[in-house]
Amino acid sequence: MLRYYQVLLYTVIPPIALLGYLYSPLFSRRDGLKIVWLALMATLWTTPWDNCVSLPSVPFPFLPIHPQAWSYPPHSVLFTIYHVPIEEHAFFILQPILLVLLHSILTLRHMIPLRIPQQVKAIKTEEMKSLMKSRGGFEKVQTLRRRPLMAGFWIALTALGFTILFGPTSIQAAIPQDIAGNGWTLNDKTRAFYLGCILAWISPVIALLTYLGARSMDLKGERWTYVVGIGYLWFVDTVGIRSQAWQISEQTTLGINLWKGLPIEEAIFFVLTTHLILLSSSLISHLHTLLFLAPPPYYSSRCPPKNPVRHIILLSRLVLDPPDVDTGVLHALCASEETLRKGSKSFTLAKLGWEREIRCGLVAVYGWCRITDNLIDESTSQRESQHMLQMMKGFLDCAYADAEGTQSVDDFLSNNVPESAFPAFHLFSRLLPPMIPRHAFDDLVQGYEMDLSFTATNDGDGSDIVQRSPIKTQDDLILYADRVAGSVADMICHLAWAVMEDEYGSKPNPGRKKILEKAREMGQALQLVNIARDIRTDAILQRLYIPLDTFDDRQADLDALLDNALGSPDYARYTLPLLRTAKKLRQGSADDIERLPRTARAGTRAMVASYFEIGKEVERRGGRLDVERVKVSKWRRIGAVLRCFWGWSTT
Ligand SMILES: CC(C)=CCC/C(C)=C/C=C/C(C)=C/C=C/C(C)=C/C=C/C=C(C)/C=C/C=C(C)/C=C/C=C(\C)CCC=C(C)C
Repeated sequence: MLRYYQVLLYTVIPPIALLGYLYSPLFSRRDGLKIVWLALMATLWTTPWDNCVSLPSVPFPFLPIHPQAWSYPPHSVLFTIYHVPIEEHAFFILQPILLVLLHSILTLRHMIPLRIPQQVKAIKTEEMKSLMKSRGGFEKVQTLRRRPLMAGFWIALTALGFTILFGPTSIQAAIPQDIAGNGWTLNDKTRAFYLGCILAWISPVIALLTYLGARSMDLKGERWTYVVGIGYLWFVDTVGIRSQAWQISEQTTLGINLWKGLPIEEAIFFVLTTHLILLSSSLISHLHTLLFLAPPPYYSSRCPPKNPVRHIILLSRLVLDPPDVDTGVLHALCASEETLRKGSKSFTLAKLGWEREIRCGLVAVYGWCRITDNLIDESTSQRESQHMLQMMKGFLDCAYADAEGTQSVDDFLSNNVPESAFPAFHLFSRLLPPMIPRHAFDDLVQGYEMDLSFTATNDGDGSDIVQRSPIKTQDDLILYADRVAGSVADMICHLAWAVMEDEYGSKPNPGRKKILEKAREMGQALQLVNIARDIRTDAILQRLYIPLDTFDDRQADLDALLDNALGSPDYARYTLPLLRTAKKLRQGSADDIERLPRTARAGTRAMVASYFEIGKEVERRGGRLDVERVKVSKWRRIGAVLRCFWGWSTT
């Protein structure tokens, strides 16, 4: 025999603690609100009902019958509030916590927590630009469509519940008799009492949520949440009943058991409560995504209010009048995520460590950085590269222009941006300017400019690389690394603040200045690792990022590196000092990751760790570089990410 609190202590608290720990790096204000709201709703909605169904032999209000659906042996409970044990009140709250955590973890990999509408899927990425030109923009789509038919189904179940409770005996007589072969007849009105109570109690709330457009089975992870969540709650209930922590009345149940200790009503009860909680959880996630993708005119920030009451009011307004989403933005977001999945292993792995809304912004940032880098790399002449640089600057002018800007960003996109780069530029223009200040992107473009100096008059003999190279000193190297990678770290910080902290827009903040400095140093460190790994391949392209003034015998070093196809220079002389500097920069800034908003820390730590594995691998090989570019296995990256995810290790 177990007492009620022991059942909770042994079966419900441990999985909550485990899931809570696993999800802790990503647990944000948005999740907190979900739990508070659901715990409140569960208590308000369930307490009166629970008191009624467990009333001991007091006439059931308004009912000709006074059955008791379940009861508690006197030894089992600590104390009751009216008729409901305190442990049961705790259970109302623990069940939503358990399910919300499970839902959050199992749907973590879905960056957009909603079903992508057909109109968005129908767009072809390579035709986005012509589509926008021909239609003068992308159509808007409502992702939170009302579902009156499905709501009607739940209203019908509500009606069935009330009919079972209050209806004429003839309706009950229509149900086949002796279903379970155990001798009861449904003419005995009380046998369906518990089932009727469940349907009448929970179906109206499900009807409301369904009408509002909530859906909770569209994502693969959601379907798993049902299987695992319901299965586990059935197990808890079986433990409770078999150990006599609570008892189900035989007079008020149909007598059908799924297995010993799990009456069919109990099974249905946990299926329906799970469904209700998952509908609410996915609806609230959907609303947060809408706030990020299409903030309504009355609330321009992407960051929900810190005050929970204002947060709830905002979500209520959103659910009553959900904003339409630009189909182009949604499509470009999906396309960018897919491109990055194929192109960047570190990012793909690490992005799971950022809260969902930060992740959407990061996909937009990374997508733009990658595509602009490709535009420069794939240019066939110096002129074309310069043209691309001017195009990027022009784009930034338009995207960040105030109301009096000379050219609209849409005109610019239609007339100047190449077809292949259009989705990333379009996404940028719609999402990033209000969140990330322009200077970080300007820095990146200046980094590209530095890169272009290498190819200014590239005749391949190395003779003029000394004049062309923008990296003559260690300071030049750090400046370059800062522009191409420190700038990205800067963007990530601003994004995290915009999504998590800047409810009223960002204001000058001296504390942030220090964090930005350190973040940029971390970006520089990552770039140095990159440079060390790619010395060989870059030299083939006549690019040399090692400061010229660090060479002992400059001509001999240049010959050795640039002519690497002929021999195998001693790369360790160049890679190891770079990696040492990278490590020093990392050590100096790793602690400052902990000063970012909480839900941006794990992803940042994970990305750094995954990237630094490359540096460790070069070190492990004694600094040597082979013809094959140094690669790190997926499992090794995963190991590094896992060590950093919960902050067990920062290096
Ligand atoms: C098992 C049985 C039955 C018997 C034996 C004894 C026992 C163990 C008992 C137990 C019990 C329990 C656990 C219970 C539970 C319950 C629950 C969980 C309930 C729940 C409920 C919930 C609800 C009502 C919810 C609702 C929700 C809503 C309404 C939502 C909405 C939303 C929206 C509108 C959106 C927006 C947002 C905001 C505003 C925030």
